[in-house]
Amino acid sequence: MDILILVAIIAVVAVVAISALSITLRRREPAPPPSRVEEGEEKARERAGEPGEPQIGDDASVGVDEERRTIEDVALPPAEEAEALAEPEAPPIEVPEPTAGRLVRLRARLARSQNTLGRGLLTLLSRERLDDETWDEIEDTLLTADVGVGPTQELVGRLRERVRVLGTRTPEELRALLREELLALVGTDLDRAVHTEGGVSESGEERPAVVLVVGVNGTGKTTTTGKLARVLVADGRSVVLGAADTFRAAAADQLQTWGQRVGARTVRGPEGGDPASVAFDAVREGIAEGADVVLVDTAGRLHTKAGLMDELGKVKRVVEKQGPVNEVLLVLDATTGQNGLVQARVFAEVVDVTGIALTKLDGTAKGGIVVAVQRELGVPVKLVGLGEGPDDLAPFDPEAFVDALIG
Ligand SMILES: Nc1nc2c(ncn2[C@@H]2O[C@H](COP(=O)(O)OP(=O)(O)OP(=O)(O)O)[C@@H](O)[C@H]2O)c(=O)[nH]1
Repeated sequence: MDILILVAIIAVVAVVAISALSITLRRREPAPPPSRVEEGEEKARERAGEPGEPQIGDDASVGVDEERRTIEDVALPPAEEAEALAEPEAPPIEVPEPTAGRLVRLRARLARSQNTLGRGLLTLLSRERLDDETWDEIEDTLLTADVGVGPTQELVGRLRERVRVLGTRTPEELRALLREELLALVGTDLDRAVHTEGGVSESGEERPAVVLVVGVNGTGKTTTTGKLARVLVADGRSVVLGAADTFRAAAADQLQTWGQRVGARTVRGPEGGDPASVAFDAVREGIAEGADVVLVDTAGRLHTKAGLMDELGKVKRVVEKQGPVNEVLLVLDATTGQNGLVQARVFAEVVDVTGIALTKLDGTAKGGIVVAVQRELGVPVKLVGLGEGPDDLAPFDPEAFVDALIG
């Protein structure tokens, strides 16, 4: 019996010891991760405003017991304001280079491409004996540079005569002689100003000057219109551009980009639309804005002369309903040589060309085209393009041009 009581006591003590040990061990074990349900309960408590652990994205400046705003509570800006905010920033307006002395600045570029003409002539003239063969070579050099047959014969005739009369001929004398004769051929007394002075209408309203830019596509017409806008803006004039070349949508985009760069508005119409109506709208816009000059870029498809005549004639007539056209600038590509002269003739028959813008003179040794085209049309070269840069358009200056020719 005593033994039984002893065994029972030992058993009770063992049970108590084991359960005490297991409680101690359980206390040391880490707490199991909360179940999804428990997590949800925690967030619900937070949303209900109960204090909890700080969360990512919480605003430290907002007290935990302050009322939280939901997306519905946040007032959105009005639609126009939101649109304005979303609009990309307008590109900064550029300040074009001043036009004064541009041809002098670009002289090196012109001289580089015209070397063959000037150097060739001077080398030939400096020969020991100026015989018929040498004079023929001088003639060939001038013809190769696109001076044209008539002006070449004139120049050679005069040079021959003066060299004969002069007798002695030092390199300086020959250079001066050639310069004088080339200058006479290019012409120093022609009106080379691009007419951009507006006027006053019969009703006493100020009206802008209107310049039509015409020429075959690819000659640099749009580029020249854009560059001319920069020249005018550089001189403190306000400009409206008319993208009447509706034949090619990219031409209007191109013109608009030129305009945006100097803060000039571009009036454009639908692709394939009526060029005359765009030109009319551009002039109307120019009058309304009180602009100084409206430059109208036209299309120059040469499918048929009659078609071109219809289109350009209509553009001019329609524009003239609001006032005179002050200048019709024909853009010619100097690198196309005689082909350019044929184009020039066609355009001159269609509209009264009043000035020529000769482009790409930087890329050709055929500067003689200046002489040929003036002779052909009886119209002065007023502007020359000397590169693809935005300010590579210069007012034509005969002296700087001839100096560049003979180096
Ligand atoms: N090197 C050089 N390139 C020029 C000059 N003028 C224009 N160009 C380039 O000639 C190309 C044709 O110019 P555009 O102005 O597009 O010719 P476009 O006559 O208006 O032709 P469309 O837009 O098709 O009507 C462009 O790559 C111009 O950068 C210049 O004086 N020198």
